[in-house]
Amino acid sequence: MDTEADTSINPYFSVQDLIVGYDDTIIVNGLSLVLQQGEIGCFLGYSGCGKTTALRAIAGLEQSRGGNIHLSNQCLTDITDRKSYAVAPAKRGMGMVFQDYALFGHLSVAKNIAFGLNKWSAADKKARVAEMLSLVELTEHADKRPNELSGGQQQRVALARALAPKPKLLLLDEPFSNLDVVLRESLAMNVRDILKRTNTTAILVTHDQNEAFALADKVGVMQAGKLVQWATPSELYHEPISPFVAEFVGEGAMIDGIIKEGHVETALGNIYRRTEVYDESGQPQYCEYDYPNGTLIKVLVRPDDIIHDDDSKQTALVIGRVFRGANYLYRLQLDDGQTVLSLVASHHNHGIGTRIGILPMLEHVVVFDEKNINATTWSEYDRSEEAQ
Ligand SMILES: Nc1ncnc2c1ncn2[C@@H]1O[C@H](COP(=O)(O)OP(=O)(O)OP(=O)(O)O)[C@@H](O)[C@H]1O
Repeated sequence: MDTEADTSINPYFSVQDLIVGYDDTIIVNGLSLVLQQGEIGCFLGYSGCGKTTALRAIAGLEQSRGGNIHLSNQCLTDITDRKSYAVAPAKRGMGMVFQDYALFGHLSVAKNIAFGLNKWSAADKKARVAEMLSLVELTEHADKRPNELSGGQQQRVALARALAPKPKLLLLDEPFSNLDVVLRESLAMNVRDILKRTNTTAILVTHDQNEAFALADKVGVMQAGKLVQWATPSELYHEPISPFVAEFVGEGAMIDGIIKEGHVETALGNIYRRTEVYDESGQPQYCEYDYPNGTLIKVLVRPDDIIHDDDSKQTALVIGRVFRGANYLYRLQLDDGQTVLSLVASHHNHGIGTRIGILPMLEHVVVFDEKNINATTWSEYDRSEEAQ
């Protein structure tokens, strides 16, 4: 087996073309990803898209039908037409944290954390439990039973228990979904901090985009058993590769456009394809979109692309709004009936039915051709230059 891989070439963790199914149905269909040591990845997608199945296959709890998985220079799964190799789940060096915490109710917090340390000496075990209790800030709760703790505290015990044996990879399956929304985001940030401090490589499964963005370095949007894009949260938000990713990640609207002489005409104005090349005076340079005249285009407009400006001649009708504390999210109707969203500081209080001035910032928008549904992102031109 491939146990002598070169770490300078091979990533710490890799999954290639993973296929998993139940009976006649393929659930995970050619999933590939890499993580470097200490990176946190995430599978994000609608219910039933195969996130948990993928995670369970990585843990070895589901049999794979194809593909390979490597972790820390060890081959864990390698399935082809000619061979079938799989390391048993308990020998994979992985820890798991589940939605329902799965703590032992009859054991104290400290004993729960010590559970996976059977082979450690008594002194090492005691020291490791104390270290884990301190890491998750539960030292004063060491002797309590899980049912004497809050949901967030119980999940921190589950995390400490999973981290105690120093797993090579930590798998987290919807770990916050039993907690209320406010606690979820703060615990997600807290967990990220703990994983970073311990340089733990981890994969999280969630359907909650805020959770994915708060915790992960790389997020994979899953659709029908495939990872359609594996990228940083910022890349997913600003440079989604398809309308599905664009609509799944973050808020926004798709408006119609048409190609005219290399630029896109829309109800918000013309969009020129910007490059990351600047002239001597610091002005950005532009190039043409690679579509023939008349190509129908969809343009992704995020709420932060539409700036409210009382002095602007361009106006839109307020047809809805949601109070978000610091901001209002306005739903605005353009003159041709299309709608866009705009985030506006909440001291600008405009009622439904009024018109407000808008300034579209279309420098960095992503455009999709309607037929092939391929994205052209604002920085793509520059990337292709680099690749040459
Ligand atoms: N043991 C099983 N036997 C047969 N089908 C299964 C089994 N487990 C899951 N499935 C099916 O596989 C598909 C993917 O399930 P999976 O749990 O991986 O999705 P998910 O993306 O994690 O969804 P959720 O967010 O709802 O947990 C679903 O259609 C589900 O019904």
